[in-house]
Amino acid sequence: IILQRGNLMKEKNPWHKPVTIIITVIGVIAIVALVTVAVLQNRPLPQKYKYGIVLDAGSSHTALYIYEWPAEKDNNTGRVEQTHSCKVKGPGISSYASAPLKAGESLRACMQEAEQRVPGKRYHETPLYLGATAGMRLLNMENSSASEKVFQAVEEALQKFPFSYQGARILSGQEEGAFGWVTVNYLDDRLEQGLETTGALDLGGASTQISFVSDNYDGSESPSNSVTFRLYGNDYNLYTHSFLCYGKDQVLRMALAHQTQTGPESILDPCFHPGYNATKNYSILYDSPCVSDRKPQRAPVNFTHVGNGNFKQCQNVVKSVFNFTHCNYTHCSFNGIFQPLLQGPFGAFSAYYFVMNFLNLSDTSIPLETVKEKLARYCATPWNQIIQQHPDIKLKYLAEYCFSGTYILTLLTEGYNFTSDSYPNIKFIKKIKGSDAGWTLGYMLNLTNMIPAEAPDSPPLPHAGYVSIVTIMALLLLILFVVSLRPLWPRCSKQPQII
Ligand SMILES: Nc1ccn([C@@H]2O[C@H](COP(=O)(O)OP(=O)(O)O)[C@@H](O)[C@H]2O)c(=O)n1
Ligand SMILES: [Ca+2]
Repeated sequence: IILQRGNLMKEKNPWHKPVTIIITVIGVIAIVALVTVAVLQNRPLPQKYKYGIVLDAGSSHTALYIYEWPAEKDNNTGRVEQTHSCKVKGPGISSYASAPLKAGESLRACMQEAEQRVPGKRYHETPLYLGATAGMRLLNMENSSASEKVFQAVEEALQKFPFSYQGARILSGQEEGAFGWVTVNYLDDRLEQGLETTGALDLGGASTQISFVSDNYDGSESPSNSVTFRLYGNDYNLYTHSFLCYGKDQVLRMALAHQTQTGPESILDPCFHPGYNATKNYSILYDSPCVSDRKPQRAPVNFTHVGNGNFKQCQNVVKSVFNFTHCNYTHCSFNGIFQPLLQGPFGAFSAYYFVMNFLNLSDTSIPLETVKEKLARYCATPWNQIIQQHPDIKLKYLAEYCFSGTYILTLLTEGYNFTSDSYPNIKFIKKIKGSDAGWTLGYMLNLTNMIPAEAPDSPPLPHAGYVSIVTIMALLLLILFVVSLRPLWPRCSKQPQII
């Protein structure tokens, strides 16, 4: 017998009922609309940027940095990034003491570059700062009216540009050290996340800075070395010290002065390569407050500077510029300056990086003893061979790397007390995530109040999380909706059954 269920097959399909169709269409539209709104509403708007400009007037040269950050986040955690840098041609502004107007003129080319890099409609709200460091500190000590004239000339030149000029001033050594530390830790995202911080080692031409947080330093011992910050809801008690005259160019003068103290017309210098031979002027050598008191009584006009390339002897010469005889604190670095026990990782930038990178010694996983051996071999290399190997480097700079490398290792180990064990904690760095390590970014962040003292309130979910959850919920609703219409589903039509 063949039974047919033709009557059922002929029943009208409930999905074709107008009400069901309308409900389904509305449901689908509602869900699509929900997801679209969630995605669009929370999508970051097309970025508008704000800008800030900082001029770093160092002892050896001036550099201009342009920073950029999303406009709607300037008092928040939005990343501030360096978008451009420009190296001013010529020496540092302190070298223009006898022709101050030229100090202003020298900045023009980089300022014109800045005009091209910053969109015109942002000019008037773009702060422009100039900070001078140890070169101007020394000039100010030596001849304060000359330093004022240099600042006047620089101000006049900068005010001619359409930016929002915020002033030119000399940073204190403490500020220079502390802002370098802020820069390094800001760029590493350590402040916002409250992570262990990185110490900062900055080596300039005329001063050097060391800044770090140490558990056994609360600022009570030697309060002048203490800087406290409250950043993103965390308190930091920073140890910082700036050694004026201990930048590599001034130490070279001090080392030469030490060797020429008895006034010989020729000195044999272990920090210069064998075969190096140059005639230098005594008065230029002593033309700095770092060495002026050491000038020999009856110095000849010139002296002959001859190299013999001996690392061990060079270390002894360099050590002679440090004073280790007195310490009125629990621990000292040198010259009777307090320093708590070293702690944590360190980033070493500016001349630390330039010198160690040139010498191929910036990898601190190489044991300290090996680094010293390599440097000793480099120092002992004859001068003419060095020149041949580096035909494109100015001789003045090329001649000084043996000295500078020796100074860096001596400063780190004898001066700051890094050991073979703690040496690998140092990283020689130039940039972090595209921004130069140095005091300028920290200085601008501070002056524009861009690092909040308290952690900002943030939505409980990040954007991606929010969109995902809304999408998943919408899909679940869709499934629920379809399942809820189950009674209306067409029943499966079956093949005729044979009984
Ligand atoms: N490419 C470069 C740039 C700078 N430097 C050195 O880095 C140091 C920068 O010092 P600076 O001009 O910032 O001086 P300070 O005012 O910080 O003491 C100078 O000794 C320069 O000669 C270098 O060795 N290689
Ligand atoms: Ca510097």
